[in-house]
Amino acid sequence: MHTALTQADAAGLAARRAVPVEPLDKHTFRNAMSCLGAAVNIITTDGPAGRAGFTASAVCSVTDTPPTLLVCLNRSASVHPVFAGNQQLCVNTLAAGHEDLSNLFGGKTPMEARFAAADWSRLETGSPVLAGAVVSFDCRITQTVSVGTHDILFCEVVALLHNDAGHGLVYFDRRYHPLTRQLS
Ligand SMILES: NC(=O)c1ccc[n+]([C@@H]2O[C@H](COP(=O)([O-])OP(=O)(O)OC[C@H]3O[C@@H](n4cnc5c(N)ncnc54)[C@H](O)[C@@H]3O)[C@@H](O)[C@H]2O)c1
Ligand SMILES: Cc1cc2c(cc1C)N(C[C@H](O)[C@H](O)[C@H](O)COP(=O)(O)O)c1[nH]c(=O)[nH]c(=O)c1N2
Repeated sequence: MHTALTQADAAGLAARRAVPVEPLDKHTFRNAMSCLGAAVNIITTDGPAGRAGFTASAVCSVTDTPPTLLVCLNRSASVHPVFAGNQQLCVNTLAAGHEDLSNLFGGKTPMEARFAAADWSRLETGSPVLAGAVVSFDCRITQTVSVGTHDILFCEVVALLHNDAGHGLVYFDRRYHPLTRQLS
């Protein structure tokens, strides 16, 4: 049912919109962002610039034509020059049970130790594909846009690997939460 706004309601809304919004400090922003549950992914690359991987929750679908997703990567991360050099990557969406691996790729651990903790294969680009990931998107980076501290990597998907058996994993309220898949 639609309710018509009275003139007084409309005036009240306009008045509320007119209240100036204080600039948010990053602590307040991060606290608010901690309420947005998100899938956790290990983003990997391999190529002329070397092999690297990091944990990312800032990943989302952009368009299905051409199939494109985006990944936000902090330019101050040690892995940044490797991704910029290779221009290809694999988004490995983590399953329940991958919590320790996520922390390993999200910390200051040397790259060899990160990759030694799991099994990997390859698809088209040669970027490492994580065994047991819920899904892996093998991609070429088609565009990079810098916003603030991060680069937004637009990635066109060239190959996929599904794992229909794995349960999911989300990061919410600064903790990992398993997601149960209904298995038939
Ligand atoms: N987008 C990101 O770069 C991002 C996302 C999640 C976590 N992290 C990093 O992981 C560590 C632990 O994070 P946490 O979630 O436990 O606590 P936190 O308080 O650092 O972050 C809370 C939320 O804020 C957002 N966020 C954090 N750092 C950000 C950044 N530099 N730029 C944009 N958004 C950011 C994310 O959504 C995160 O879940 C921190 O070092 C954090 O910087 C980075
Ligand atoms: C759950 C979770 C989620 C994210 C991260 C961490 C964790 C634990 N990190 C941080 C990122 O993984 C970390 O900075 C990298 O490992 C790079 O670190 P090095 O500079 O290589 O040690 C991260 N960084 C980033 O640039 N974009 C992102 O979306 C995320 N998301």
